[in-house]
Amino acid sequence: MLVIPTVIVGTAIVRDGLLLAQQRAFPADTAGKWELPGGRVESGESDVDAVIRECAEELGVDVIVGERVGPDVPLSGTKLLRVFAATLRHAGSEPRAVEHSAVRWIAGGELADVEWLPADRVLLPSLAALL
Ligand SMILES: Nc1nc2c([nH]c(=O)n2[C@H]2C[C@H](O)[C@@H](COP(=O)(O)OP(=O)(O)OP(=O)(O)O)O2)c(=O)[nH]1
Repeated sequence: MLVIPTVIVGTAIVRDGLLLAQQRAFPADTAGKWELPGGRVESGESDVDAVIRECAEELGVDVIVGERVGPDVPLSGTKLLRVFAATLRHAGSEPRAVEHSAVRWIAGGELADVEWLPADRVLLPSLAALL
C-alpha cells in the first residue's frame, strides 16, 4: 500500500551567523524543548508556501526561502520533518514568540547544548554548516 507522508516543514532562519530556534509551549511532553519554526504542510500547499505561512503565524516575520537543509527526518507515524534555509525579508524585522514560550538566536558553538526535539538533533551537523 502506498503511504503518503505528512510533511512537517522546519525553517532554519540564519542572520549574522546565528540560527533562530523557538521553545515549545505545548503539549506537555515537548513543552520546554526547542525546535525550528514550522508545522504541517496543508492540503494543496507547497512546502515553500507552508514555510512562509508558518513563519508569519508563529514569528510575525516574512521570510525568503532557500535550499533544503539535511535529509528528511522520520517523525512518529507517517510524519517527516523537512527543513529549509531561510532569511528575513526585512532586515529590521524581529521574530517574536507568538505561539511559543520564547525565541532565541543560537551560535554554532551553542547548538549541541540546546534541548532540541529529538528529530532536530539529527540535523545539527547540517544546521551547523549554515553558520
Ligand atoms: N515545527 C516543528 N515541528 C517539529 C520540529 N521537530 C519535530 O519533531 N517537530 C514535530 C513536533 C510536532 O509533532 C510536529 C509539528 O507540529 P506543530 O504543532 O509544530 O505543527 P502544526 O500546528 O502544523 O501541527 P498540527 O497541530 O496540525 O498537528 O512536528 C521542528 O523543528 N519544527
